[in-house]
Amino acid sequence: MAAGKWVDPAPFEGARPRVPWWMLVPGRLKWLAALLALVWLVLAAVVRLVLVVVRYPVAVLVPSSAAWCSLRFGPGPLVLVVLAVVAGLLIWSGLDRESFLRHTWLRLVTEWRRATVYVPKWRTTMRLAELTKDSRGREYRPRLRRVRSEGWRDRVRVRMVPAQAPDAWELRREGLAHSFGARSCRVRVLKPRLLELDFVHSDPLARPVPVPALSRDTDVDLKRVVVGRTETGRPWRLRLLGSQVLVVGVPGAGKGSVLWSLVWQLAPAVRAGLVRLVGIDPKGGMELGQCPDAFDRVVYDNGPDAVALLEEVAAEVKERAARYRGVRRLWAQSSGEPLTVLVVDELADLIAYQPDKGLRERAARAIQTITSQGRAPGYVVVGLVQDPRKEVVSFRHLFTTRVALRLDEPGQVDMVLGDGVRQRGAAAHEIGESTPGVAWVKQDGQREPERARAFHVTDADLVELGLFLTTKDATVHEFPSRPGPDDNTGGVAA
Ligand SMILES: Nc1ncnc2c1ncn2[C@@H]1O[C@H](COP(=O)(O)OP(=O)(O)OP(=O)(O)O)[C@@H](O)[C@H]1O
Repeated sequence: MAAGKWVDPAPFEGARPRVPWWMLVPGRLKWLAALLALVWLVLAAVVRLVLVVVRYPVAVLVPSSAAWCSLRFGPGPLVLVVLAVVAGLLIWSGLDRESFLRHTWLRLVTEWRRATVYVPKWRTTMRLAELTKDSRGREYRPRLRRVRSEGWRDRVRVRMVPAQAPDAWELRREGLAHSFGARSCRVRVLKPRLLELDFVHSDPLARPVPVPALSRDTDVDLKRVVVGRTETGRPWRLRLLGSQVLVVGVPGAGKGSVLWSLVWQLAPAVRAGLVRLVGIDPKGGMELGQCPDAFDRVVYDNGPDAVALLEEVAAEVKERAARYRGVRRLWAQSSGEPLTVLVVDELADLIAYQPDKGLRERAARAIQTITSQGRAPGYVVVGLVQDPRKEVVSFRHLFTTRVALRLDEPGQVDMVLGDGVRQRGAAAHEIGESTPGVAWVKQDGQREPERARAFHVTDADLVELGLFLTTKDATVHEFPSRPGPDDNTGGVAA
C-alpha cells in the first residue's frame, strides 16, 4: 500500500444489528412513559375496585367492615353491632316490609345471583349458544351488565356484540332460560345494542286478583280506569277517554273479565248518568246478558238490529262532532252529555262472520266511523274478539289500546299488538290456560308493553253489580243545560 493512499477494504456483508425501538427513545421520555403506565394501572385497579363495591355492596362492605371492626375493637363490640343490625332489620321488615325487601333482601339476592349464576356461567353459555363472534382470532362476547333481582324475575342487561340483532337472542330465549335456571326468558330492546333479558322464576299473576269493593264515588278517572293489576304490582290502568280498546283472546282467555272489570269501575259513573253503556252481543246475550242493567241499549244478535244500533251510534258521533267543531277539542264532563262506551262482544261476528254481505259492509262502515271519529266527541268502542283474523286486524290501527289475552300462535301476537311488540317480550301465546285474565297490553305512545291480570269478576259480583245499578239511592248527575259556544273546556273529566 502506497503511503498516504486509501484502499477500500472488503464491503461489510453482515446483518445490521436490530435495536428495539424503545432503546432509541431518550432516557427521560422512558421514565415519563413508565410513570404514565403506572398511573394508568393504578386508576384501572381503583375503577375495578369501585365497580366491585358498586355491584356487590353488601357482599364487599359487610365482611370488610366486620373484619375492620374486629381488628380494631375486638370480637365483643362486633357481636354487639351484629345483634343491633339484626334487630334493626327485623324492626324495619315489621314496619315496612315492602321497602325492607326492596332495599336489603332483594339487593342480597341480586348479588348472590350475579355472583353464583350469571358471572360463572356467562362465558360458556354465550359460546355454546353461539352468541359470540370470532374475527381475526379475536373473540367478541356479549357483555354482562347490570343485574337486578325482583324476586319473581331477574333483569339482566346485556350489551350485544357489533353486527348482532336482537333476533339472535329472541331465537335462543328458551336455551338461555334453561342455562340460567329460569322458567322463561323475555328479551327487550332498551336502546341500540343494549338488551334487557327478563329471567322469570315465578308468575306474580298466578293468583286471581279479586275485584275491589264497589265505589260510590262518581268521580271516575276515565283516562286511567283501574281494571286489574300489572305483574310489577301496580294497578292496571286502562285508558278509556280518548282511546279505542281492542281485547283479543281465544275462548276462555278471560275477555269477559276485562269487560266486566271495566264496567265494575265505571258503575258509579253509569249510575249517575255520566257514562252511557251501549252493547251488542252477537252470542245471544251469553256475555252482556249477565248484567243487562249496566246497558242503556243492548242488542243480542249480529243481524239488522245490531247494525241499526251501530249506525245510530255512528250518526250520533257525526252529529256531536259537528256540534263540538270549533267549540271543544275533546269531550269533557262539562259538555253536559255522557261519555258513550259501545261494547261489542264478538266484533268478528259483525264484520266477518255475518253471511249477509250488505249488513257486513254497513257494520264495518259504522264501526270505522265510530272508532275513527269518536275520540273527540266522547265515543269509545270496546271491541272483544276471539280470532284475530284479517278482517278484524285491518281495523287494528283504529284501536289505540290493544289487549292480547291468551293467543294460539306467535303470529297472532304481532297481528294484535303490532310488529316488534312480541320481540320486546309480549309473549301472549305463552300465557297459560290456568291464568285466564292475564294479558299483554300495548297502548299507543307507550313504548313498552305491559303484562297484567284483570280482576276476577265472579257471577256473585255481577249480581251485586246489577243491584248496585238498579238501586235508586244514586245521586243522578244534573247536566248543565246544553253547552254554549263559550264553554270551551277541552279538558278531561275527573
Ligand atoms: N281475571 C280472571 N281471573 C281468574 N279467573 C278468570 C279471570 N277471567 C276469567 N276467568 C275464568 O276463566 C273462565 C273463562 O272466562 P271468560 O268466559 O271471561 O273467557 P272468555 O275469553 O270471555 O271466553 P269466551 O270467548 O268463550 O266468552 C271463567 O271460568 C272465568 O271464571
